[in-house]
Amino acid sequence: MNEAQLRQQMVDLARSMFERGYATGGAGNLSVKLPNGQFLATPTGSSFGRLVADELSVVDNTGAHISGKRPSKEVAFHLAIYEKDPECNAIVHLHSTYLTALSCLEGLDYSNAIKAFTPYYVMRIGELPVIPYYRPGTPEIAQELSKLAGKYRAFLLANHGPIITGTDFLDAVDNAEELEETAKLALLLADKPTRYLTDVEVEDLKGRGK
Ligand SMILES: O=C(O)[C@@H](O)C(=O)COP(=O)(O)O
Ligand SMILES: [Zn+2]
Repeated sequence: MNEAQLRQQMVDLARSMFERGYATGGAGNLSVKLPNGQFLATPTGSSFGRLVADELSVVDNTGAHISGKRPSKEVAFHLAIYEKDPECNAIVHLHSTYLTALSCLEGLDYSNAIKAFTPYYVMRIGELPVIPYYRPGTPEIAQELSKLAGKYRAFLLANHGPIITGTDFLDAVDNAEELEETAKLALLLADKPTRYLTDVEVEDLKGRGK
């Protein structure tokens, strides 16, 4: 896709997520890698429901603001992921209800917040590491992500929300929707006896695509 098509895709998919309740107010941010190696991102404070293609922010790999409105205050963590994960070409950050609720629980397993109980979670996401709470926009978030990027497809910011990657923007959005649904199921199952997938079943699913 060329830049104009990526701009329109970001506007269209952001609006779709907003209208279906994955994003509210000015929460969340998106980015996608452009053909010229720069990055398209949502402007800081922007609503997913009201993005304007020509106003989207462009930054280079150092975070320098190239064009458009001032970029998300968290563009640094997007760039930290792109730097370490060559397969990542798009990133979705949300404050979606169930993943944000999960991020606020005491006693989370920070190595993996959701133990696999459905095949699609394994095929699309695999594991969900948790990053300790830091104030949104602080450099520590990017520093922590830099250690994990390339090894995981998604991350959970404690008391904040998820960050989901994709090989393209459609993949990142599909992964985000699958992960939010998995978090909803995990919370529904929280106090019930649950049959988790065995290690053998999980290994059998890995590398089989979606
Ligand atoms: O929680 C926050 O404020 C940020 O993590 C966020 O989601 C929105 O920040 P901007 O992208 O700068 O609007
Ligand atoms: Zn946020």
